[in-house]
Amino acid sequence: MSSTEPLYNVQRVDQQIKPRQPPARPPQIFPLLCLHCTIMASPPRSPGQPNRPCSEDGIPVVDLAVLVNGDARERSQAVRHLGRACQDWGFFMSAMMDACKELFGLPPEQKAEFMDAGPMDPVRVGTGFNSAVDGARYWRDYVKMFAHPELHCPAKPDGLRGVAAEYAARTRGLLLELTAAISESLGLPAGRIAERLDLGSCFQILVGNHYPPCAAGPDDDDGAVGLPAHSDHGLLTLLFQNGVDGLQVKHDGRWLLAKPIPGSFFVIAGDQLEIVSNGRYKGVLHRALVDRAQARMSCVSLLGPCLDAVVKPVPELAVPPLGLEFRGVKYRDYMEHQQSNKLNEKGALDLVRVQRHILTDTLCSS
Ligand SMILES: O=C(O)CCC(=O)C(=O)O
Ligand SMILES: [Fe+2]
Repeated sequence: MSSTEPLYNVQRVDQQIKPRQPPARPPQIFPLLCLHCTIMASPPRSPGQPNRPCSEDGIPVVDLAVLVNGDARERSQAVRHLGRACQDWGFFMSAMMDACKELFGLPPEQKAEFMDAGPMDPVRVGTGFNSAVDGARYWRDYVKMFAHPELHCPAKPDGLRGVAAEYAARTRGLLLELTAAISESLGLPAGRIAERLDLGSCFQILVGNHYPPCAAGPDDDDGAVGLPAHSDHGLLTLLFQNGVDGLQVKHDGRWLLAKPIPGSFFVIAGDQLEIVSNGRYKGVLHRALVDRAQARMSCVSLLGPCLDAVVKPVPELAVPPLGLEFRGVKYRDYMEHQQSNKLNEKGALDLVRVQRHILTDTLCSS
């Protein structure tokens, strides 16, 4: 199979369905928290103290609180700092995407050992979401690599391991900084979420996604979808795209386009953030559409709790009359459940919601 003919199990969808019609209205740009790469949460500052653009070691610092709550002048200053901060990340982002692209173009025999892997195997190459349960329904090739505590990676292409190691380390640092900032934004000490989820032994996974062009898309009846609506199983996800539209986010009941911005990451809140924040922050429902003419690619770096951590809401956030919104669940069990079943929006999270009382012995431990 050549690089222009990647492996995917839905090749025939475009021959079965009508050509795609132009969308009825122009897509909306979704103002999701979109962070240029080297965003760092600054240490807490006292009122009146100016926003500091650099930490002592020279790493550019952007105060999330200013981005979210600052006045127009403060926000535009923070955005300028973000722009400066992102410069050398661009290199690692495109190197990561290029390495994934090369992997998708390898002959099947060089990927065969990873193609029968199960959801909890450390390296997995496949099509759709989980072709064992979803059939040939989704127009997507993917590679998933467990990246922390240990990096697992196919031996080919040659450069992949080095790029993935660097990329994983950098994005992990950023994700941990974001977690500290989010903890503070909840009124908690910066380290509270990390402590609760044992992030000293955090889990991290890298995913490369490739969506070949498809003649018929979601605007058609039965059109192809890259990845259906879901929230991510982890705590936080960083995602960047190759410039082809396709990522959509559900907001106020409507699907909004998360327009790719060169050199930028989208930050997507995952299910474990919803649990640990006791529902204050919601796991974001998102999906990937395909393009009729161009191949779309995305690279994902997902941070999760320690696999053996039992994730429960931080008690300080479970105040009456609300109380606890979620039962405790071991992250490993949650992830395995979500990855082994058909993607069903936020169905996995619903299983651990206290109100629903749909609890399984295997999934929940209080
Ligand atoms: O390709 C995209 O934009 C979305 C990918 C995604 O949601 C995922 O890998 O979990
Ligand atoms: Fe996702």
